[in-house]
Amino acid sequence: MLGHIARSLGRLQLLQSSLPSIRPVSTMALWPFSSQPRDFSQPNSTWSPEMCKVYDHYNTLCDTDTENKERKRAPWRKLPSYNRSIKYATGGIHLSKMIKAQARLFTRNIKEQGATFEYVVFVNKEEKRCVCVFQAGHLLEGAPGYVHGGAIATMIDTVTGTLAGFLSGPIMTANLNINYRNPMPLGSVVLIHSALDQIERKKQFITCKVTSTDESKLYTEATALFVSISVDHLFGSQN
Ligand SMILES: CCCCCCCCCCCCCC(=O)SCCNC(=O)CCNC(=O)[C@H](O)C(C)(C)COP(=O)(O)OP(=O)(O)OC[C@H]1O[C@@H](n2cnc3c(N)ncnc32)[C@H](O)[C@@H]1OP(=O)(O)O
Repeated sequence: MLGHIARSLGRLQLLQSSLPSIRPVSTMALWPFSSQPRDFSQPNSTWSPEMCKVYDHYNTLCDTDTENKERKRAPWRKLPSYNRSIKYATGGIHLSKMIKAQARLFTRNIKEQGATFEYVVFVNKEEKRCVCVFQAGHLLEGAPGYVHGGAIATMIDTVTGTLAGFLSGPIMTANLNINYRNPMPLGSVVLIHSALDQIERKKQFITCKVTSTDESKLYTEATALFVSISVDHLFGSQN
C-alpha cells in the first residue's frame, strides 16, 4: 500500500517536472493521513457572482495575517465548515474515523458542488451575531422553482446552532420557530442573520432573519432555543 502511494507520488513528480508550466501539485495534499479537516466553505466554481461579491465583502471585514505575519484585528471572523461537527474538537478528525465513521453533517453530505447547500458563516464575537451567505442549489426544490421549507429550516438550525456553539460550546436544538414570509427562488443567494438574544443558565435564545443580499426583502424569520449539553448527553443517549 505505502509502496503504491510512493510510486504514485514519484510518477506525479516526474509528470510535474516534464510540465513546468503547470502549477505544482503539493505532494502533501495527496498524503492520505491528513490532520487538517477539509474546509467546505471555500469559494468554488459553482458560486454565482453575487455569492462571490458578498463573500468578498465580509472577507474584507475579517481578521487577516499581514505580510509581516502579524494578525490584523477586525470584528469579523470566517468560520471553517467541516463535514462533521466532531471535527471542531481537538483530535476530532481522528475521532470522526472511529465514531460512526460513515456519518456526515446533513448540509455537507452531497459530493456535487453547488447542488444543495453552498454557504459560509462569518461571526462577530463582540456583537454576538453572525451572518451566513447561502446559495440554494437545484436539489433543494420544494414548491416548483422555490426552495423547500425544510431546507430553509435546516440552514436556520445550522446557522443559529453554529452561533450558539461558537459562543457556548456543545449545544443541542431544543426549539425552533419559523415564519416563512416570502418564497425563496431556487438558486437564490441570501443572507442568514443570527444574533444572541439572551442567555439564561444553560439556555441560549437566538433570533434569525433570512433576507436578500441587499437586505430589502425578508424571506424568513425565526427564533431558536439551544441548551448546553455535556459530552455524556451525546454519547449517553446512544445505545
Ligand atoms: C465553532 C463552533 C461551530 C460549531 C459548528 C457546528 C455546526 C453544526 C450546527 C448544527 C446544529 C444542529 C443542532 C441539532 O440539530 S441538534 C438535533 C435536534 N435536537 C435534539 O435532538 C434535541 C433533543 N432534546 C434533548 O436532547 C434535550 O431535551 C435537550 C438537550 C434539548 C434539553 O436537555 P434537558 O431536557 O436535559 O434539559 P434540562 O432539563 O437540563 O433543561 C434545561 C433548561 O432548558 C429548558 N428546556 C429544555 N427543552 C426545552 C424546550 N424544548 N423548550 C423550552 N425549554 C426547554 C428546560 O425547561 C430548562 O429550563 P430552566 O429550568 O433552566 O429554565
